Amino acid sequence: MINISLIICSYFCSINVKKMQIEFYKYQGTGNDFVMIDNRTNFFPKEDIKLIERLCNRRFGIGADGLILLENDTETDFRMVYYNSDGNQSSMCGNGGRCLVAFANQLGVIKDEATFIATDGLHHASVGDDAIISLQMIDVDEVQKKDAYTFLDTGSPHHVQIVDDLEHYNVKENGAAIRYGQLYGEKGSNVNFVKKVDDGTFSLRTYERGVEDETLACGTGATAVAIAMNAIGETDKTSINLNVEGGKLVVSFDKLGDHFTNVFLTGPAKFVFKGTIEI
Ligand SMILES: N[C@@H](CCC[C@H](N)C(=O)O)C(=O)O
Repeated sequence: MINISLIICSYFCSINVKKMQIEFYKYQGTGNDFVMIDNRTNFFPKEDIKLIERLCNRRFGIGADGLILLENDTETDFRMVYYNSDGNQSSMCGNGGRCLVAFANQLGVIKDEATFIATDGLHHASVGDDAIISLQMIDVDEVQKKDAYTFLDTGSPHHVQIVDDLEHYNVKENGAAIRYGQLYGEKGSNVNFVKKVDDGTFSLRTYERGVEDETLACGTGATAVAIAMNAIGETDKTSINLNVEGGKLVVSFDKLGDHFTNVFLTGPAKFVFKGTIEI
């Protein structure tokens, strides 16, 4: 009898031990939304893809396009570790980077200026008035110009294509066809559909790899569109306004031939709410 109660007790105790409270912060940058977790103590189970997917799930979890860990780094203010909402770690996220800078500012890790390391290298950023964050993106040294589209890597891979009737365009269906098509193989690409508004302004809608749907904004996508439009001669401006579904972004750069340096992505990054979730 004693043995049986011991077994039952240890069974339930072990279930209780597995439960864990995670404090999270929710941020959004032009509607591209992220779960932020302060992982400076390294407590987060990073290998648990299913957990990350569940935290990002809009019905069973907190809901977000991605999850970002803020971690310690020995040479910069912090390290950015980015996961898409499918739970997989991925390449650079521009809006996520801007939101992470706002999060670091809220935590007191930085004060209005930041240097941090991400998967694509070193980034500098500054916090302005009204939650506007300006983030330096990687230099772009190669722009593949094809008849129907442009491809470039702005920290993440981006297909950029001008389309008619962007407002009614089926981004999910056409984006998925390109993302999973022969062009980009298993790795895939994010896909941006673009409309020129005027010489200094473009509208875009993005299908995001790893979210596998249209998102309200994509920072590396907006950066790719601005550079691509300049590279193919749609504009000669080097500071370009981008209308995305969730708001407005500005991308500026210096240009030498097809080399783009001092690339900055600027726009709002806002705290939405914080909470605790039991996993
Ligand atoms: N939303 C991001 C892009 C995130 C990465 C992308 N989904 C990928 O896996 O390539 C952004 O703001 O740049």
